[in-house]
Amino acid sequence: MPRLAIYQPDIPQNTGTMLRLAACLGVPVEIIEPAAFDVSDRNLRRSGMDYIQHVTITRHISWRAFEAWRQEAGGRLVLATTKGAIPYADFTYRPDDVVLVGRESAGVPEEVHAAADARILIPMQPGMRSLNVAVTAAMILGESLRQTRSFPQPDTINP
Ligand SMILES: C[S@@+](CC[C@H](N)C(=O)[O-])C[C@H]1O[C@@H](n2cnc3c(N)ncnc32)[C@H](O)[C@@H]1O
Repeated sequence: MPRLAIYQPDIPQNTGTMLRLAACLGVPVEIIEPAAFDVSDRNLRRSGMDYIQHVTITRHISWRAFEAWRQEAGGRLVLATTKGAIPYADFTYRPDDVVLVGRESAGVPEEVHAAADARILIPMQPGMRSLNVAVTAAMILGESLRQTRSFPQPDTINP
């Protein structure tokens, strides 16, 4: 099952949308801190994110801590970036990939860009800056789950 990693999130509503997406699809989430708001389980619950009890969230206190975890866990780091070279639907996903999305305000720094095993792009019309980060996550997770046949099974949901 591919994972979603969120780099230093700025906007609680976007994180909430991505956590709900992950809960519905059964995708584990890695949150790379610092975030611009309190990403503790308690605070997310208090802000009405009742879906979070259905998603496995791991918080990493820094980029370095996340990278240490990834060395242990394995899996490629697949960065979603407007500076990507590979259109996301042309990329071949693996079940243990970690799909990383950047900050709403500034994407990711060069160090993170350089650490990625692949940099993928959702092609846009000329002159368009970027998509919303939660929309990006939805499109890429959709394609990666489709390719790896990791969507929840309809037979199990509606037997
Ligand atoms: C609002 S964008 C960040 C914009 C930021 N000013 C920048 O220059 O990167 C937030 C995140 O959404 C993802 N994203 C947005 N549009 C994308 C696209 N067309 N292709 C791939 N990723 C995209 C990237 O992960 C990006 O870091």
